[in-house]
Formats: sequence, C-alpha cells, structure tokens
Amino acid sequence: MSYVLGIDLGTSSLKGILMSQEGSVVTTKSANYDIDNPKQGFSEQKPVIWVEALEKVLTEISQEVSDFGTALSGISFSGQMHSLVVLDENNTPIYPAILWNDVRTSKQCQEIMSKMGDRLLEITGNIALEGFTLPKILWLQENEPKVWARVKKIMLPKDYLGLYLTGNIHTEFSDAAGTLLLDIEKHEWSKEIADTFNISMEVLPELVESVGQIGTVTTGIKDKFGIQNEVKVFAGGADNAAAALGVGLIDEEIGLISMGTSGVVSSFESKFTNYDGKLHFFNHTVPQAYYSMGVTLAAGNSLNWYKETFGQGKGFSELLSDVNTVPVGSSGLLFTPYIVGERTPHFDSKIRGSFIGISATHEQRHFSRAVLEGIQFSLRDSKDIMESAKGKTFKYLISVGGGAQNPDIMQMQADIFNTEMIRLTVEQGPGLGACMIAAFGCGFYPTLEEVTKAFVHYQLETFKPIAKNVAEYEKIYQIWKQVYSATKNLSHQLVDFNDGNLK
Ligand SMILES: Nc1ncnc2c1ncn2[C@@H]1O[C@H](COP(=O)(O)OP(=O)(O)O)[C@@H](O)[C@H]1O
Ligand SMILES: O=C(CO)[C@@H](O)[C@H](O)COP(=O)(O)O
Repeated sequence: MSYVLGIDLGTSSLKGILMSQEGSVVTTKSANYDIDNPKQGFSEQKPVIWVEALEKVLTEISQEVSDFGTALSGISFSGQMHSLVVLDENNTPIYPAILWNDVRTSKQCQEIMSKMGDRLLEITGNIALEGFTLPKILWLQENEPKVWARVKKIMLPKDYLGLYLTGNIHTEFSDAAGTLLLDIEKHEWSKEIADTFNISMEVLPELVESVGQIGTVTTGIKDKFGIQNEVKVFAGGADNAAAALGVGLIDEEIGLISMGTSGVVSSFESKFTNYDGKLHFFNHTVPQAYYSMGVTLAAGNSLNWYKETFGQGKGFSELLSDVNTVPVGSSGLLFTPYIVGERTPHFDSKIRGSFIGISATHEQRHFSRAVLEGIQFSLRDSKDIMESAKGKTFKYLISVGGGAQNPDIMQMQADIFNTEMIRLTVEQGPGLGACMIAAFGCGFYPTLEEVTKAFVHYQLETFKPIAKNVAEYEKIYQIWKQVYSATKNLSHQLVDFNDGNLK
C-alpha cells in the first residue's frame, strides 16, 4: 500500500487529502485561517499561518493513519494563485503575502499597460489586473523600497510550502503564468517584461513542470511527523489548474465552476489563444495545455461575509436551511457580490456590493437566498462570455469548492446556468488534482489520462435545470445585469469618500 498526499493551500483554509495509490480517499483534514484587511482594498496573510496549518494537518493525519509514516510516497500541492511571497537571503518571508484579492495596485496596472500595451497580451495571454503578481511587485518597489531591496526570491504561496518541506525553491508553469512574468507559450520567464520593470531575473524561481519533482521531504520534517521512508515532492499547480485536472478537464466540452473564496468558471484550451484579456488565460497542469477562466473575486467570500456579519453565530447549514422556502428571484431582492471589487466581466477595483429591492416583506431568508443567487449570477456572467467567445455551450459543468457541498446551491447553479451540474465523489477538486500529480510523479501510472481514470469519479446524482426556474431566472438575471452600471458611479464615489479622496 502506498499513499499520496495532496495539499490545497486555499484562501480560507488549508486542506490535506490522503489517497491510496489506487485512487481512494484515506482521510481528509483541514485547518482554517483568516485574511487580514489592514486597509480597505488590502488583503494579506503571513506565510507562517500556512505553515502552521500544514503542521496541524500533517499531525492529525499522522495520528489517525497508522501506516502514514511508512506508506506515504509522494506529496504535491495546489494553491491560491498570484499572491506575492517575498523572501530574503535566508529564505525568510520579509513582508506579508499580498493576496490575489488585494486591489491596492490599480495605479501599477495602468503603468504596466501603458508601458507594455498589447505586448503583454502577446507574451502572457492576459492584461494587467490588480490581483496578478507583477503589479504587486511594482507596488512593493514603489511603496516599500527598503523591503524590495532585501528581496532575494519571489514565490507563490504553495511553493513556499514546497520550500518548507524540501528546502528547495521552485515554481511551475501554471502558477508562474499568473504572475504576468511568464512567456506562456515559450515556457520561460519573460526577460522583456522583467527588464521593463527593473526586476532581476535572479529573483524569479526556477521553473519546472507541474509534475516535476522539486525534492524530497527533509529529515527534520520526517522526524517531526514520524515519516520513515523517502517521500518525493512534486511541484503541483495553481488551485484552478489543479482543480481542472482534478475534475478531468482535459476536453473543451465540459466546464468547471468553483465556488471557493473566489468564484471561477474555467475551460480547457488545447492551444494558445488570448481572449483580448476578457478572460484569463493560463498554463494548465497538463503539460503543453492551457485553460481559460473568468473570476468573481468574492463568491464564497461574500457568503462568508454575510454569515459573519448577519449570521448570529450560525454555521452554513443552519443559516441556509430555509433558502428553499423563498421563491426563485428572492421575491425581488438582488445582491451583487462586489464586496472587494470585481474582475470578470467588470475589471473594477472600486465597485462595491449591494442589496437592491429591499422591501418591508423581506426576511433574513430572502437575504440568504439573494446572496447565493447574486454569486451565481456573477458566475453566469463569466460562463456566458466564455461560451460566446468559444462559440459553443458546455455539455455539462462540474462544480467544486466549498459551495458545492450545498445541494440548494447546486440546483441554483443548474437553473441559473441552464446546464446540468455534476459533483465529484470527493469534496476537494484542487486537492484531488494535487494527489493525481503526486501519483503520476511517483510513477504509479504511465500517463495523466490513466491517473484520471483511477482518481476522478463523479457522483451519480446530478442537478438538472428545472424549466420553470430557468425561465424565472432568465428574467431576473436580465435585471441583475443592470445593477453594475447603475451602481458603478455611486460605488466609486463611496470608495473615494471612504479613502478621504472625495473632492
Ligand atoms: N456547507 C457549506 N454550504 C455552502 N457554502 C459553503 C459551505 N462550506 C463552505 N462554504 C463556502 O465555501 C467557501 C470555502 O470554499 P473553499 O473551496 O474551501 O475555499 P478556499 O479554497 O478559497 O479556501 C466558504 O467561504 C463558504 O462561502
Ligand atoms: O485569483 C484567483 C484566480 O485568478 C483565485 O481563484 C485564487 O486562485 C484563489 O482561489 P480560491 O482560494 O478561491 O480557491
């Protein structure tokens, strides 16, 4: 018996999934952590909290699984994308990680576009957006020059855990693509971009394939968690790329929906095409392949915010238990999930969320349903852009992320997207992808297709669109779509007011 461990470094929690070589789940463990918001628009985490979470998960797994220390063969990762980790010469983080949903870098994005213009799209397949890593580097250069002067390496979050386990510094193409510093077709760091923004090539980590081995678990870590044999560590993938592998996204007919902290709609791409920046375009974990995606910045994050602010200490199940007593469309109550700005289709760091249509008849359950519907409407925006850009509709969609645990959310997705929705038999798409990378890396299977056959299983119960609901949602979505333009100016003024910049 051999095991592989997939570690998913999410934005809200770190999840570990231990699987057998044959592809069945042995156990799963998780550890939660918070996001720091020191200022409006700022979103940070100290890398040490990820290490603490990993140690908790490894401790719990090693205590529960008696042969963990002798049967574990390989580890790999999936991780929140784009977030900037900076290390000094001792490989110590010297600034909080600036996260993917931090929107402080609008000025730097403008600078990048004015210096690089279409060249950026040609090289990276993307335009500059606040969430990506390059603008964060520019922000640090400009606002924390003393910190930047001490930076010896930049890293992506999951790669920091790779460093913790192996002592080695690497990244791989799917995460490197999200930095805006990778030539995604040539599979190399772009010297042209690095030179344009005075970034030494020395600070960029060595690149390997997702399935590439970055080292073995160090003796210190093995002793700490009672591991006796040699454990190989593989680079892994950006969480959305790993999830794409984990759901078997190796064909353009199916799409992936993720309601994690962010919300994502993604699709496999066999060759380089950019969508003029309307969708993100990155390298897949599958060598030589790509995927496109649209991102709602605060999907699960909006639901979390709603729970923390108005949930009176209730958990998700209790808080959402009565959403089915509310009609489709929440009796005319709309919610837009723009609580930290938005990416797709509105690249707007200053838009903010709203409840519209509040009436004296609305109760808390209407607000709960409106939040869930607003999140799905926003995902529908991305799905529609993707289908019209590709000129075809998805046969079905696989739903992953925390939101997919809730059957009412699944049914809303089926009705709002008018597409059959399918779930995995395991809860974790990205973590499953990480296990698959480790299983392939360990040589348990000759190809990723073979790993997919063994590891990826869909639940038999699917969620099919209900015609009456689809028709109702179509009407309400057409109204919902107008909320962005109707609230844009107001939101921008309110953000300026809050920042003390309202003239
Ligand atoms: N039981 C549940 N029902 C509905 N939504 C849930 C449930 N559990 C978690 N979520 C949502 O999923 C989100 C976390 O999803 P997850 O995929 O773990 O995110 P991440 O990978 O970003 O840490 C939470 O913010 C929450 O909104
Ligand atoms: O920024 C993006 C994708 O571009 C996010 O999707 C992050 O990768 C975080 O993912 P989750 O923690 O929400 O899974």
